[in-house]
Amino acid sequence: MSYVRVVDEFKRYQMGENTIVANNGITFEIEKGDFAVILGPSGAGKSTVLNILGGMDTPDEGQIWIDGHNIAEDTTKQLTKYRRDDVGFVFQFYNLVPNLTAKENVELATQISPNALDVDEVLESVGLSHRVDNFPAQLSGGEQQRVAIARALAKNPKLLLCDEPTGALDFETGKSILKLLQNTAKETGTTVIVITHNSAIAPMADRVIYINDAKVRETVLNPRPRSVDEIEW
Ligand SMILES: Nc1ncnc2c1ncn2[C@@H]1O[C@H](COP(=O)(O)OP(=O)(O)OP(=O)(O)O)[C@@H](O)[C@H]1O
Repeated sequence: MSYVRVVDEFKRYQMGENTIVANNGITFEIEKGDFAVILGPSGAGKSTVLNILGGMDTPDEGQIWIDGHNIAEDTTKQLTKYRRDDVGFVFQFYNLVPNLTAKENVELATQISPNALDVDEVLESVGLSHRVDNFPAQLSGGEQQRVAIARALAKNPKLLLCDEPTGALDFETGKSILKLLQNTAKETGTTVIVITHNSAIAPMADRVIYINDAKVRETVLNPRPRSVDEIEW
């Protein structure tokens, strides 16, 4: 069985008398260590999928298998543990704690995690050993995103979930962040899932899941993903 397997997942939101079907029978699989991209236009249902994969939301129907366990059947308490122990999140706007240094931001995550990695080593792996004592406001956008990635990775998560991680960055900085995410999957075997509307990112992924209008339209496997250096947008 694949490491991540979403089977016939539905999510509906009630807005007054209207029902919005955000995910309409979503099915896909992702292998361990994949750098996977979920691609689709605004409103397609990508964030809903990511929130469900991350245990921040629950599906109305369907199965969400992560490493052999169906989290759709988890209790609230089990989901809290899953979010804390097994999932690293990276957001578009970094979401760092402003009055903590880079290192302290990462330490904060490791304090709640039973599988935590060495904080200095993780900061070094994202290229930030020289900036550990700086506060977020003293760092560039790309550096702040590296801290956010280090914070997520320091938990040694099963899944690294990234919501438009380059959305607030310029082209070159965005590419360096994607390269870091691609290398992370390749070198550490962490399963990395990025959601984006930027189709230029597709060729660098092992697997691309195209979502439109609440459904998976296509899944494409890249036997030879392109290096981030070769990508232009
Ligand atoms: N909490 C909510 N309550 C009501 N409707 C919601 C909620 N969350 C999402 N939706 C609706 O579900 C649909 C899918 O939204 P979702 O955020 O998953 O799309 P998306 O592909 O991530 O879009 P974007 O790229 O703009 O973030 C949209 O029509 C959205 O308005």
